[in-house]
Amino acid sequence: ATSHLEDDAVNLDFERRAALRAFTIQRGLEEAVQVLSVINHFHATVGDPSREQFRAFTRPLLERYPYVRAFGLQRFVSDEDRLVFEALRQGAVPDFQITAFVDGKLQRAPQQPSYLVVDYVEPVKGNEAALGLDQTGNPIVMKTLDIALSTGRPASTMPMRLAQAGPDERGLLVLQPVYRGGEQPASLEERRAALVGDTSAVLQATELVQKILEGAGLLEDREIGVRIFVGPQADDSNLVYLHESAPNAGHWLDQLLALGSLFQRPSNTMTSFDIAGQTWHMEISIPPRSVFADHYGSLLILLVGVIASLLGAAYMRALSMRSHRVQQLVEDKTAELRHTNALLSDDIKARRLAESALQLRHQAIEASANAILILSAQAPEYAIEYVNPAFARITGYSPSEAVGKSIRFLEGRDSDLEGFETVWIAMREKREHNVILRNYHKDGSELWNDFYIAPVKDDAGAVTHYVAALYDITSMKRYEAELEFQASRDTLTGLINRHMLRHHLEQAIGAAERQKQALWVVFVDLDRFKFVNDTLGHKAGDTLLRTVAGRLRAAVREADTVARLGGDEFIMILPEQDELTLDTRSLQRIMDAVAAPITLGGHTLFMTCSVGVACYPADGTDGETLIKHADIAMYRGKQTGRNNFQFYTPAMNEQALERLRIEGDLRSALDNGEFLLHYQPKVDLASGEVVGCEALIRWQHPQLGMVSPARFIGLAEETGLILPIGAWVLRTACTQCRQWQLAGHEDISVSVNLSVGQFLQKDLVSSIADALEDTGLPPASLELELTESLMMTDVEHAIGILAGLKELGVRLSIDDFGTGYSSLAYLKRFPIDVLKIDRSFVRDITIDADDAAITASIISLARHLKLRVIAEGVETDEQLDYLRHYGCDEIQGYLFSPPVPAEKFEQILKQERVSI
Ligand SMILES: Nc1nc2c(ncn2[C@@H]2O[C@@H]3COP(=O)(O)O[C@H]4[C@@H](O)[C@H](n5cnc6c(=O)[nH]c(N)nc65)O[C@@H]4COP(=O)(O)O[C@H]3[C@H]2O)c(=O)[nH]1
Repeated sequence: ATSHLEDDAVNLDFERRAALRAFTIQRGLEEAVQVLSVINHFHATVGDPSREQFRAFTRPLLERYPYVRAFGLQRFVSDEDRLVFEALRQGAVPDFQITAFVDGKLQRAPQQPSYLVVDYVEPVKGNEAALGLDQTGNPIVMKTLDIALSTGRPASTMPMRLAQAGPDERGLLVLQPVYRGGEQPASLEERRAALVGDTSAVLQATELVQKILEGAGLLEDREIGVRIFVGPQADDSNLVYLHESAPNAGHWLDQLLALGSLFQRPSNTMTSFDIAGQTWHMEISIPPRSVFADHYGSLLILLVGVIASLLGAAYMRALSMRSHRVQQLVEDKTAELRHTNALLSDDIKARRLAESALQLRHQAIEASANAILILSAQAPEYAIEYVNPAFARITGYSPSEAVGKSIRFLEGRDSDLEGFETVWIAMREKREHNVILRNYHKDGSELWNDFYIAPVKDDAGAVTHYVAALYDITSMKRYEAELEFQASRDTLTGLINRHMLRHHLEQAIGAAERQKQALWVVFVDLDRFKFVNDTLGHKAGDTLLRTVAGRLRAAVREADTVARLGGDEFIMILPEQDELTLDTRSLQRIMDAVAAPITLGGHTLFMTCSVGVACYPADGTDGETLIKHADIAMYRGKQTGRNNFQFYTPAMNEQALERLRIEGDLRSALDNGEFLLHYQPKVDLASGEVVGCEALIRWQHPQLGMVSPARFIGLAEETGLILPIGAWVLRTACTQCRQWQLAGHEDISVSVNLSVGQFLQKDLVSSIADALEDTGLPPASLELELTESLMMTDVEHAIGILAGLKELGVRLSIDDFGTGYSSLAYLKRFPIDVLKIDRSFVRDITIDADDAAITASIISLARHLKLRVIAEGVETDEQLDYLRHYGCDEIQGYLFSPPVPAEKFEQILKQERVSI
């Protein structure tokens, strides 16, 4: 603001000085023009004054206005008047002639219609050259005159070279027309008509301005420069005045800083004005001034301001730096605090996590289903410090009862002390350990547990505690024991099984060996058990086995072992005891126990058993051998009529071996064609004729000779070989019988035994049908003998099969009738044709009233059921008589003929009648 004020003041000063000069010059020029007007007016008033008058009038004016070089009077002179005119004027001016200024030289004006001639000029001195000068050749003058004529006012020429001046001088001519009669006409035409000449003022422009300024005392101010141009433009060709300003020295500071130029202010001004129709341009200038010259105040303020600002800035900076430092400090502290806070919060979090983890672990321990104990490593006897709730639940002891005590308080009378000792050793050696212990519940019951113990160390690695986990495995142990029991027991009878028998036997043999005592292995096999099983069903069979098992167990001493091998086979181990030597009475006791009547499903059974005995060490020193030999002895017993006991002898072994060999040979006997059939005749008692025969198999063994079916049929059934053998028998018998029929014995029939295996085979009916068809034997000529027990196994099934066979047209008979448990109700339902009284009844009919009664009953029953009845095994005439007496239809037996080869039988057939 100060600078602006200063600028304004400087500008104002400059403008004032410029305006003063412009005004002064303008006024001076106007005065000059006015003077011309005065002269022009004088001319009009006087009416063409004389040269003297003109001189007298202009002299004081020239003195007063020294910048006017000359006043003149120019008049038009026609060419006609030229000479007169020149002559007249030569009166006053001897050499006067009308001249022209051409190329800077005066010369006599060439002839032309009229001339504008400078008639008077004052002062003459110095302007002589102008006298007589014709201006019509000067277009500037003529043009200016025309302007003056047009405007009716004085008009100025542009600066031009004057005839009376040097070549470098330039002057202005101000013209004012002079009219005839003196008065200025109103219109231009009138003015042109009345124009006779003009008055003029010759102005030396440079001088004029110089003098005007000098007069006003304005040239003393050398600082101001003035340039004046006359003409339409302010260019150098029109320059009429030049006043240079004195150059400024420049402030030292400007020079130093070279800043002055930057602070230059406006230094010139151009003013234009009209003087006598000519434009004057006046340029007032002032040289560039130091900014410092005019701006001390503002510079001072600036300086002070800058210093103050710098100081202020420095202060602010100091403040700001301080505040920045403080802020930095605060930020550092805050960050530090934050970090500390974060650490703290991490710490707190970690602590909380640790606490909650600890809490969780504590809760987990508390909630654990297994007992967990913490024992002190320092306290005597490793006293308990903590037990979880599961401990109380599992052991029955509350925490208060347990804490402070040694874990030994869980031990009982027969705890596994060795196991406990291992725990103690592990704790002494500061290591973990796992053992299964048998402890005791508070209520005295067994507490089996899987016990884990591990040392707990402090930060320094020293063992301070032990943590123990006690898993209750009592129920598992019980289950194991049960499983063990079950695994070792026969599920049906509860006796130990075959697997455990071996174990017991090994132990018994070991004990016997140690004590040098004897040992019996007794093999018990029930007689006809299969029959009971087949006829009364498996349930009844099971009950029978359980009953027998209980009786066997009861029949021997506590120390003896009774095991079931499977089926109806039992093994008993009877070790010799100090006070009691082994004797056969114990065997009899066993047999008697089995023989006691058994009531089963309404039936009273009289079971017997076959017993075989092998002695340790005589018959074997290992369990397997002893059992095998006892089995052989038992088998021998069975062969010798059942219901007896047999001690093993090496000879039995031979027989058993033979049996094994038979079994091997049996497999190839059929292929080798070693079988053959014998036929035993059946005689009709009424007619005394042979009506048929029973086909009985024989085995012609290459080494053993003729082997009885009693020795291999059972074996064939066991091995399944009975099926191909049976099929062979059937076909051979049918073929043979058909041959006899074709040979003339049309009525002869043949009966064939059917084994259980054959009876149960699915295609039995079709295979028999095929055999009949293939051999051509009429079905009615074939009789199938089935055992009673075979049919009673599954009655409904049997009835179905029998019906199928019956449809073929074959005859059916029940063999061995009376030995089993046939129910009369079933008998009625069976589609049978013949009952065959078993040999055992026939044998004793003459000596055993019971057998005789049974036989008589069977005959009566058959009659009642409209069945034929045949008695087998008839050996004596008494037997024959008895049978005949009671009405038996047919007989078969040695009395008439044993089974004989086919050829022999054919011979018998040829006999007309039999002698019975
Ligand atoms: N003591 C005595 N015995 C007499 C008398 N008359 C006949 N025998 C014998 O009594 C048995 C009658 O046959 P079984 O009771 O069906 O008993 C037969 C039968 O069950 C079976 N058997 C024989 N051949 C076959 C067969 O081809 N198939 C089947 N499945 N079993 C057969 O073998 C058993 C024994 O047959 P074998 O040794 O031939 O014995 C025959 C026969 O030789 C006599 O007056 N007194």
